[in-house]
Amino acid sequence: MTRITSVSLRRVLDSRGNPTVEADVLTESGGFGRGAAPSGASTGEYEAIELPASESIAKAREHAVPRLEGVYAGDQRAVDNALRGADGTDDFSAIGANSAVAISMAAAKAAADVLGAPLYQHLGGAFRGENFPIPLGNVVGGGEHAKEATHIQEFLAAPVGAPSVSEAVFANAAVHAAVADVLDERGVPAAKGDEGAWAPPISDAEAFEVVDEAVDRVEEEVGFEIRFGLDMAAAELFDDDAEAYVYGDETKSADEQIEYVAGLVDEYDLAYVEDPLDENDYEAFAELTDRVGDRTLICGDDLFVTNVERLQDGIDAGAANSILIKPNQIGTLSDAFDAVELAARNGYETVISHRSGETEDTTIAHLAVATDAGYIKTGTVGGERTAKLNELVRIADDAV
Ligand SMILES: C=C(OP(=O)(O)O)C(=O)O
Ligand SMILES: [Mg+2]
Repeated sequence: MTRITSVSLRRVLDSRGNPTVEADVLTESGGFGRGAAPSGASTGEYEAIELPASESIAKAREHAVPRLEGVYAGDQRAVDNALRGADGTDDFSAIGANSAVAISMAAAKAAADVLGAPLYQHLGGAFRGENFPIPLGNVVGGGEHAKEATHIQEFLAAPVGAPSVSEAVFANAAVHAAVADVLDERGVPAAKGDEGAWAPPISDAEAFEVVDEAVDRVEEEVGFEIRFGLDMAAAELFDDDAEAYVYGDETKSADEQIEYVAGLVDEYDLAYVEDPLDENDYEAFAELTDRVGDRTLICGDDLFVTNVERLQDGIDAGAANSILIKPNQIGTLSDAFDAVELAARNGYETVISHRSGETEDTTIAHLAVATDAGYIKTGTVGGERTAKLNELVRIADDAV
């Protein structure tokens, strides 16, 4: 029933206005699925390779599509093995991880369509759909997502005490609005960055004050605990030649960076710190995790790139206590699932994530529910971000 009869690929716009790959998968009984690849800006050195959309589409049409016809969409591993076989490299550099992930997600949706089940249930089983991830909402940002703003890439609201996913989603939107008020009161103008977060021209120190104040105001209003966290995207701050983290005119050694982050965790009671250190420094990650991992999540994004081998190295070293899962970093849903399972077996929390360049695709909302992830990072406002947040609200309302 779920045998694939056709795979079509096209170029569509992503949220930055760049071309990305969209895939449609059809099955012999009329099942239909559509998936679109997101795209990063602060990409990790060890991510699977994204090719220019046109090139990726041409290569996938030539090498992958013929292999996929006849494969059962309901057998996700068979689909993803066919993609790996068609590519023949470790990093999808032959057909592009963008076509691979778009097809992998489209096939899953086509299978769910045939089965008449929501995607999260097809991927996660009959008992999923009761637990929901806490959404991490980007409210202030800079780094590679907005020039002339903060050095730290993302300040993330974390509504850890929300009684429901819907209340959590609305709390993050309220923090985003409260940040605008606080900035306005301080006379700071702010545009938005790639993910819809405010991108004010202020120091990191002032951004901490602004977010702290905005979170306090909303916490008082909603009556449940809201904390906040960071994506420091420190690999982007790290200068290999200087062997130091560069914050404008200031630099910090690895030891100073560890000290700085540990201090921030305590001062602001941070719930979450992603990529606080360079992607090649497992040792420093381990040291920081040892110091503050009992009271906050230290998450590896560029460090692990959703890759089981890199995650295993991290587990062996005691580096981080959580992993960011971005399916396009590794190329297929099966690979992303493997990373989630390895993390879960070793007590690492999982955080399913969007990219800074996104589309209306909602797969990651389903993936988070299907894998029982503790957190999802998918922005706060903006259509490509609310697409995922609203899908979570619909899943909770049994309306998908
Ligand atoms: C979402 C992120 O940004 P990008 O997609 O640019 O890697 C991130 O670094 O976590
Ligand atoms: Mg990151």
